[in-house]
Amino acid sequence: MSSSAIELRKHMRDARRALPPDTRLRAANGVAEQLLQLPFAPQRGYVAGYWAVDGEMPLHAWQLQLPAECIWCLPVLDDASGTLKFVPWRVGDDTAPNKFGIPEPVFSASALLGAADMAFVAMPLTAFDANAHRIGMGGGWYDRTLGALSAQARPRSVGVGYEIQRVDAIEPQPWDIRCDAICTESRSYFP
Ligand SMILES: Nc1nc2c(c(=O)[nH]1)N(C=O)[C@@H](CNc1ccc(C(=O)N[C@@H](CCC(=O)O)C(=O)O)cc1)CN2
Ligand SMILES: Nc1ncnc2c1ncn2[C@@H]1O[C@H](COP(=O)(O)OP(=O)(O)OP(=O)(O)O)[C@@H](O)[C@H]1O
Repeated sequence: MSSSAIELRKHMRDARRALPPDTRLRAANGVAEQLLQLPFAPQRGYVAGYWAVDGEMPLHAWQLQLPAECIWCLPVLDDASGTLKFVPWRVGDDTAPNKFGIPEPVFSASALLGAADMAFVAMPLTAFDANAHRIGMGGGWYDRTLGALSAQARPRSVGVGYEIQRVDAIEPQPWDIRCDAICTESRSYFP
């Protein structure tokens, strides 16, 4: 990854962390509306969110407004494969921090789901562009996870962030999986 991408990540992480709480809460409501209005908004099945940390866009407003037939899941790191697995999680269920300090559901092996089981995956981002290119934290977790599936087996994947995280252009990398959309507090972007 080029030094400019590293700088961009750092800059955007600082910027989103600096947002005041009221802005963050209003944005969470706005992004929920955008996600619910997507032409391919999930109606049923497993929906993968994330536990917002480090100033990431919170998903609680969306989670609460999803159709009752949707089952909320959170990502868990599978170090053996270098990919994400997913586990259903309800408010009040136990969590434990992963190696990055991000809360994950406490699960038994039988609860583990793969990306192909998901109907929809919401991915945090550090920066994006209007053509729906996204960069994340730099671990490549979402790219490896979705890249392991054929295009037909892949769930809908949507990047989620704040308008302030938009840049003019992101140079797509060969391994990048194009998002089906990027949603912010005020609009949605499509490839
Ligand atoms: N909320 C959330 N959950 C997520 C992700 C994410 O970006 N956000 N991920 C998206 O891929 C996966 C975890 N991937 C990650 C990749 C890199 C870093 C990272 O560089 N963190 C540090 C270093 C922390 C440490 O090593 O102790 C950092 O903040 O600089 C964190 C998570 C799965 N779950
Ligand atoms: N499909 C893949 N196969 C093998 N390696 C991959 C794949 N996707 C990503 N990687 C590796 O992961 C590294 C990080 O990728 P990248 O910088 O695109 O991450 P990111 O999109 O910012 O992070 P994330 O997906 O975790 O949010 C790359 O340098 C690459 O080596």
